[in-house]
Amino acid sequence: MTAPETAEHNSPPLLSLSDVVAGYGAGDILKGVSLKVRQGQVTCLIGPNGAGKSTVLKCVSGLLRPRAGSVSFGGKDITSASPRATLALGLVHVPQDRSLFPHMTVWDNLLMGGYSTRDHSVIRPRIEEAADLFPILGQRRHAHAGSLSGGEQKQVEIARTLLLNPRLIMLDEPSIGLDPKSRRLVFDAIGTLAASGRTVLLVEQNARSGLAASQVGAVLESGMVRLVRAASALLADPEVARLYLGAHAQAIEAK
Ligand SMILES: Nc1ncnc2c1ncn2[C@@H]1O[C@H](COP(=O)(O)OP(=O)(O)OP(=O)(O)O)[C@@H](O)[C@H]1O
Repeated sequence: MTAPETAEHNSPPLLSLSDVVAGYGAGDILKGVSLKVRQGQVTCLIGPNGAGKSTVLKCVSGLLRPRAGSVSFGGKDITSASPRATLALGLVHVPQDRSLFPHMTVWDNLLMGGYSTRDHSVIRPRIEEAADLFPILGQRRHAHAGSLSGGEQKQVEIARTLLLNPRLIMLDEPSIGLDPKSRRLVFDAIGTLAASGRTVLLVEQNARSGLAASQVGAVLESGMVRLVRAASALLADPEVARLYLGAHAQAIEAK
């Protein structure tokens, strides 16, 4: 497993990182990350704690500027683009921390998702699409977001991205800190996005569940993407299981 292996796909990548180097202080966290995310697929980035998975997402959304290398999205160079510019291109980043307004209702939180959209005529069909795909929006419409379980809140956060009609949804560890029931809600929501043809870049510590919800898996280690393969192939690979999906991880996920 020394050289990166590449999953074979015909479609051109929607997102492409080439030799991205990035960090926060003196040292580099990403030491030449290359990764392609294809249209209509869920790609899951796994790797040990502190490998830099969240840092990859920050480099894509413009929260952190790469020191070297390039990022392109839909054929456009976004290496130095601001978060506002990447958002305008349809790139939505759902951070690890909860981002709903807890004292607002679920429905008002949903509407906030369309706040930056200038053309108001497109909002209604997007609300209808989100409510069709995520029944929780209707069922808990009047509830304060803060009264929902962690998994339900993540579902609303994920559903809310649809108000921006995103071309790429990046989810940073959406299942972190959640109980098994809530985790299932989160992976159901990712399944819903996948079934509706959305393109997702998912970062997950629950590697088995993340890969099971994805078509493509990528392993980030020591600042580089070491392996890219069909997610099912990664799940079936005994060496990958030993290194990245070990008994410890399995025990945590089974809880
Ligand atoms: N804002 C920051 N300032 C300084 N160092 C940071 C900052 N954010 C992250 N780091 C460091 O960069 C490294 C990579 O962090 P990152 O969050 O990208 O890893 P990760 O693979 O997502 O880890 P985890 O799975 O634990 O969330 C870590 O050592 C972390 O402490």
